[in-house]
Amino acid sequence: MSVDTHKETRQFQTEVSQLLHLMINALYSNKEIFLRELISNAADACDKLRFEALSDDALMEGQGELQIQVSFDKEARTITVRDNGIGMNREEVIQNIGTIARSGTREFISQLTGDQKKDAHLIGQFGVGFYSAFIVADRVTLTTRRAGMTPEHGVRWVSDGSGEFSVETVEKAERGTEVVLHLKADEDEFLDQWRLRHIITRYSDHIPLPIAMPGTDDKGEPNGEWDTVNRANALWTRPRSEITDDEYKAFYKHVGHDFEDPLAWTHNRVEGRQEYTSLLYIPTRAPFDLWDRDRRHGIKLYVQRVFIMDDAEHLMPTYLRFVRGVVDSSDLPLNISREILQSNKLIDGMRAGSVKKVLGLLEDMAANEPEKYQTFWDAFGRVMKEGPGEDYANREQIARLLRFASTHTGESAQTVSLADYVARMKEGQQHIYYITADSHTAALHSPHLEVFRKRGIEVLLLSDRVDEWLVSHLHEFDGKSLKSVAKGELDLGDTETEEEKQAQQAAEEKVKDLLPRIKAALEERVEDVRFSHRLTDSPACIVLSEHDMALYMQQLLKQAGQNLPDTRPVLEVNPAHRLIERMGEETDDARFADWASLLMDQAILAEGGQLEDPAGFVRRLNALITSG
Ligand SMILES: Nc1ncnc2c1ncn2[C@@H]1O[C@H](COP(=O)(O)OP(=O)(O)OP(=O)(O)O)[C@@H](O)[C@H]1O
Repeated sequence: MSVDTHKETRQFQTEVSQLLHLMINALYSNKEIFLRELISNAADACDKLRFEALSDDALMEGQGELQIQVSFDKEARTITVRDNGIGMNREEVIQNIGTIARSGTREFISQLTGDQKKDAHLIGQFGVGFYSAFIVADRVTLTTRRAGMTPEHGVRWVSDGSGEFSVETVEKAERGTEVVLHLKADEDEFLDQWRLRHIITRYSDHIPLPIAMPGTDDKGEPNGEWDTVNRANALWTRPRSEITDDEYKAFYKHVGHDFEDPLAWTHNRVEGRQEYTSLLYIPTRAPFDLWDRDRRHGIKLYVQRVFIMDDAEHLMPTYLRFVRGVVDSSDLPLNISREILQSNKLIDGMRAGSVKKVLGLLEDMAANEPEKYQTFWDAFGRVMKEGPGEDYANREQIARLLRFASTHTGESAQTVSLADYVARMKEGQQHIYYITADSHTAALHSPHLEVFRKRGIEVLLLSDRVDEWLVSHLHEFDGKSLKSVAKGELDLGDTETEEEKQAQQAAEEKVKDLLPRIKAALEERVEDVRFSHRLTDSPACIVLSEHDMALYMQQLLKQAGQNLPDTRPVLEVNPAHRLIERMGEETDDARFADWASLLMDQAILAEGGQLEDPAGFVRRLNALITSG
């Protein structure tokens, strides 16, 4: 078979060029991480080979010992990282190195500012990977051959990182990948045995494969052998007591493709009916693509220390998709496929166990390190809110972990737990009250809260998109039902005093003829018009029935093209309000109809809804203002 050896020069995808430029700038003060990133890729490549070789032994090409080698050449001013892992063919090189396929990349780049500090954080979230080589190198040569292909199918990729790369087909005797960094003029510090060793032990000690450097004799001369520099055993197989925090953190950066330290971790060996080890991490920050449904999940599955797959989504439910780490099973067969994973009792058991561990870790953090928990909640709270809907079995435990904004603080920060709320409930109060709105301000200023303010009853302010979904699945906590203040009849339990009841009755008596008139004027726009017990300052508000979706959500779904049945709300009016009293005095039917329309429209606006006839609203408003 003839081999296409031609050399071609290609442009980097625009995003790669931009990212490279900004990354080199942002990470300059932390440049030694390039080695960690290249070793991390080499280790992944070896893992993949070991897995593929399970079903095709020939891929090992008779050379089974997987190893990563790091060497340098003072004269040529190069550093070389070599692995005998899976390697890449020509197409894969072009696909993987030179393009960034992850969706959301463009948006991500637009957030980068050019400010070193800020960008370093952001780029950390993105995962710097192979391109970090260009922090210290002005030319990178990658030569690779995919396991199982013949030597003439090697590929060489060369780039100076400025916008172009070349690819050609070359001869490569050994399978795997060799990356040669031609160092920039002022990076000679890395051409040093001890410096490189130090970086490897600092960042890559936990890599479960040997990372070797050329050995030296007593005089420091090369002795032709390779010395293993790292511990080279899988971190998660070691007893907890023997692992330092720094080791845990370093390992996280490898499995989590993250740049920052994790927030917390839990490491467990499970024995008994099922045997497995899990090491699970909570990141400190949300990755840039947390909301991308197709994004990679973070759990790597191993079977008896052999890597089986990345992105084992069956091991973690979607609402915990931010968790990173490894699960290593002793019971699963090595030849497990994705299909088997989908309906496997062992997998289900490991998943249930891992979820418990993560929830337990979060519960401990919430109890003992509330500030840290707040950091977690601010990053991942909105994802956790998917929990009660997705994970019925654990919904009570998840409910304890939820945090909300509330009228107790009035702030938008979500700091109030349901337990805090229950502890502050008024005497006679039977429900946990909440309001949903499309922004915190809209929730905080909703007319529905007026009576609650007056009575000093706390209301949870829910303004995340996911909140409507959350409350449709979470109906109670600690024996108290959750109740929207904007839906259904108002039930304030026994918190209304006799005096208040009498005052309300008196006000209603004064304008009692008004209800049928307003209802007639609004015709089919309303289900009913009734007097309100909720309002003190506003003249009217919209009340939906228990099962209706909030107006702003209805709007959102309609905009997204969904066909929703028209719901007719109830209009509640405040009998004690001056505007209502004035309406009672209005004798002109046309003007009364305008008043009624205005009342309805402003109630819809206050609810975050949109008017069907905004111009009509403005016209009527102006007419009434100018009529004195
Ligand atoms: N030594 C290697 N052997 C085989 N394939 C490699 C090697 N290095 C990189 N690759 C391929 O190139 C891809 C891109 O690598 P890169 O380091 O940029 O990103 P990544 O490892 O996928 O993720 P991250 O950016 O989070 O590190 C890898 O996913 C892998 O497919």
